[in-house]
Amino acid sequence: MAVFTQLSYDQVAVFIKRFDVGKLIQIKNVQLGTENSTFFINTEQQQLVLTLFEQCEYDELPFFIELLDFLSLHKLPVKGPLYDISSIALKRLAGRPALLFHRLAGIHPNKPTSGQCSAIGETLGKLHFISQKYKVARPNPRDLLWIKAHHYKVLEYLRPDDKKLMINQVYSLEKHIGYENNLPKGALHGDLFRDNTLVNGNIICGLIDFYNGCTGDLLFDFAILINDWCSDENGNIIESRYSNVINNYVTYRPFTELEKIALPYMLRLTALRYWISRLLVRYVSPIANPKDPNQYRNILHSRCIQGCPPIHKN
Ligand SMILES: Nc1ncnc2c1ncn2[C@@H]1O[C@H](COP(=O)(O)OP(=O)(O)OP(=O)(O)O)[C@@H](O)[C@H]1O
Ligand SMILES: N[C@@H](CCO)C(=O)O
Repeated sequence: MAVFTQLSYDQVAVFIKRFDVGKLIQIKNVQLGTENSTFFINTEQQQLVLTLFEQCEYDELPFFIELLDFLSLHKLPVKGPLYDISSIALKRLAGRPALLFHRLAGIHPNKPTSGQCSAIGETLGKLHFISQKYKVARPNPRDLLWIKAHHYKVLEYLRPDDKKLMINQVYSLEKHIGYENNLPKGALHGDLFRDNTLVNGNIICGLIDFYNGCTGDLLFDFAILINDWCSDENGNIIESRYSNVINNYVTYRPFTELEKIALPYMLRLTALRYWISRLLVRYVSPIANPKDPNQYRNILHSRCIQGCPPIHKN
């Protein structure tokens, strides 16, 4: 379920009147997603997606809209929202901030093929090459500072061995990544999971859901992608997927020497970030649909035991 706020036909019909999209035909609640309310909207002329923001406040959204428009302008597979007849994109509907998008083609690559791994590596490499020029800043809201501040809230829900793993990793990451570093920076997607990607064969049709977007370490974004796209059911890295992603990524944005050293730690940091955020949703503030926290506990455990495979290209 990913509709937290229900909408009537009339509410949507009035809302889209200010957009040049034709008359409303049908509204369908979207089941996927965990944080926002999403609707597929068909009009006489177009297939659209309406997003009501359940967790972001109105003032936070201009950063995401500008980032989407910037990436779209630079020919990344990203589409900004529709603007109404007064050139306004960001609206309110049912008391929530709301945006309207074109519905993109494609499906989520649940079991990505080698071609799809190559394509997403290439796409993120290009995105990070461009995003280093992005001027507006939004500090990463889920960085090591956030981890340090929030891990205390979930420790009581963990088994003793998991508690030890979490505490040890926070200390280790403070030592190896730290709160300030010289890793390359730019704008990030911040949540580039397979379910935020639409593909058609080996073509990336769209990257969606930029609402964790921010500026910070590019390697943070890369590590999120590797952990989601390239892990098996036990959390271990699937080496063929990993090498396809990385080889194509570094073609467009080669790693610095510091990034090569930091990658195994960044894989742990981002695994810890999702372990904690999922535990918070499950036990502390259930404001979204929970996903399995243990999936990220397993990924973290595996990265601690196995590290990550070497980088052959660059
Ligand atoms: N522009 C789009 N074109 C096609 N499908 C879309 C589009 N935007 C959203 N969707 C579909 O709606 C689903 C939910 O959207 P979205 O990812 O924005 O929700 P969310 O609640 O923010 O998700 P998450 O759990 O990743 O935070 C997506 O997984 C996708 O299937
Ligand atoms: N991608 C997140 C949910 C949305 O932030 C997760 O898998 O926990």
